[in-house]
Amino acid sequence: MATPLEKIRNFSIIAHIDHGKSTLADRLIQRTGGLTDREMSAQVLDNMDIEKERGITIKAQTVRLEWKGHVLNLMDTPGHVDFAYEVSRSLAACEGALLVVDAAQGVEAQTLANVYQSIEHDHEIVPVINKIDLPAAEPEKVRHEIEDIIGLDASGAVLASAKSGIGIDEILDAIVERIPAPRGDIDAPLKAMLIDSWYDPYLGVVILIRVIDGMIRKGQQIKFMNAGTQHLVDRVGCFRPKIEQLTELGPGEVGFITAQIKEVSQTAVGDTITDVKRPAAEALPGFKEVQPVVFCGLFPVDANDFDKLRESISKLRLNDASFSFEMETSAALGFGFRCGFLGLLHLEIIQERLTREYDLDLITTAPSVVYKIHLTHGGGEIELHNPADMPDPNKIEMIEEPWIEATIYVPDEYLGPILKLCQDRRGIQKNLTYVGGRAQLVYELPLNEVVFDFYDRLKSISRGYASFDYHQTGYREGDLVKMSILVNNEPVDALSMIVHRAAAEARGRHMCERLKDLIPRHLFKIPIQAAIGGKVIARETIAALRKDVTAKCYGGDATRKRKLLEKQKEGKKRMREYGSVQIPQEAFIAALRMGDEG
Ligand SMILES: Nc1nc2c(ncn2[C@@H]2O[C@H](COP(=O)(O)OP(=O)(O)OP(=O)(O)O)[C@@H](O)[C@H]2O)c(=O)[nH]1
Repeated sequence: MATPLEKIRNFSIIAHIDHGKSTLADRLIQRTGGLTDREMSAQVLDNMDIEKERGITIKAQTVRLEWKGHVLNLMDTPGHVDFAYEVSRSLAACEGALLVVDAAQGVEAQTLANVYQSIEHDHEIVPVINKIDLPAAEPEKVRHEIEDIIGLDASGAVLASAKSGIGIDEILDAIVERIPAPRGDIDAPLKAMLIDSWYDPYLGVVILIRVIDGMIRKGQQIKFMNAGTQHLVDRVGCFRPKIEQLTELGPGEVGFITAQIKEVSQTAVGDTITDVKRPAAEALPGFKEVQPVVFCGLFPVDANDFDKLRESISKLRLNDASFSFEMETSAALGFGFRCGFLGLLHLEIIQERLTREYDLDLITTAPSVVYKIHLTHGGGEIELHNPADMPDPNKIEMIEEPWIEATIYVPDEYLGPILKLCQDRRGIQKNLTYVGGRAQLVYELPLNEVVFDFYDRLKSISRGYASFDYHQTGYREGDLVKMSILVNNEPVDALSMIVHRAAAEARGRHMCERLKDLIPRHLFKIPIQAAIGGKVIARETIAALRKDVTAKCYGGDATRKRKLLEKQKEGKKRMREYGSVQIPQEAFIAALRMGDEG
């Protein structure tokens, strides 16, 4: 039996990272009887190891709670800018949201971005001021911040401590009383939104849906309107958070289906599911295909691990359709894969999972964004994902690069260095406003200046206080060049990168200096150069290790000494000719990290 509309409440929790979203979610589950104390001991919603360790939520999950005769569907949303589209779909499946703000930290940029999204979805927002147990908590100040900065009435904000269990019943009551019931037509053709999907080894691909109109049942023939594919529903159910099978889901309900689907790539978030025999007239609005924005090469340190890497990447991809990969070969690194990610955090997560879960030693090449290259003589436009594939400069008419609009939120005292950072990264200031001792900065920045280490720099400059959120705004022409790094006169393609001409020299110098420290001395002299085309823009030399062969000659026989030295010189020459430089693996990663620049 489907739940009557007026008994359903669908809500999400919006919060800045670390403000307590997962803790609160667990507490709500515990209070409504979903789990025993023992089961509670592990945080339930963040179910991947890495999520737990980093304390961030990656995949959206949903839990059905029962409270005073109502069914409350809690949608957990990812907490990082890289996963903004998933957040937007989860929000589209709700009528309201809990806005969790840390009573000691106050409102942060991420909170703002998500709140505005939530407001755009016409959500009823219930502010929750969390962590009131902390000695540094200032609930009244935070209440004013919510009103001043976000413009929400916070007089009814619930004061809570997810950790100590304060305010939990009030939050549940507020959800029932203040968040509206969903609307929908049970007699209309089926229309359901695909919110999320993941691969389960026993069930196959599990699809999380929100039914808008009509009913979905086991045995029903369904169609994905954007993908154009058809499937047979073989299970319908919900999570409490343990899996529970149901016979059907009706309008306003949130739950899962399985339909013997093998790969998540067939189930795009935001797609509309309808009935094959009686289809809906049109798909739901807002569907967007997510595209990777950051690319890099992943190579096994040990060439024998290539097959293992291929297998592991394929397995990860089963569960994450937003990441892409194709084979790549590099003169320096051998066989590997060119991979695409939603952002740097996404890249780090995949890299870490490969290292940890699959026990692989990897080399990551310089992350790159996607450039649009316009070729001369009507050669058309190509998309460049890999600096190694850059066409000859005289075949290039112009290059366009992606730009973003970033919102940075920072306490006053760190504003100066942050303005400088943005300026150094070719940023264009759009807005600067002050609210209660904090600055809200809006900057336009080229994405390629952000992907390296912008976020890390921002955090270190502001001692962790700055927060950052961005979205892509489009492509603009840029004076960009490919900078190659030559070690012992051989280009190391894994280290080549596309940079703005004005920044090339500084970056090249920095890279050479770093490599000089990172590459151990050899028996011969090693030049390290940064070059644009044939022009060297920076150079360092690693001095040769001089094995003192004459030390063995005790006597003062000068001729013998000279002979030996000459022999040694010859040996060196041969080495320079045949031998190649051993670059330690750490050097690749360390050289790419621009961290302690400037
Ligand atoms: N003192 C105190 N600490 C809390 C409270 N709620 C959460 N915390 C702690 O704050 C930290 C972050 O909490 P999480 O629930 O993981 O934060 P989150 O918002 O889910 O973080 P993301 O998953 O990254 O979005 C954890 O160390 C929690 O134990 C609270 O009410 N009081």
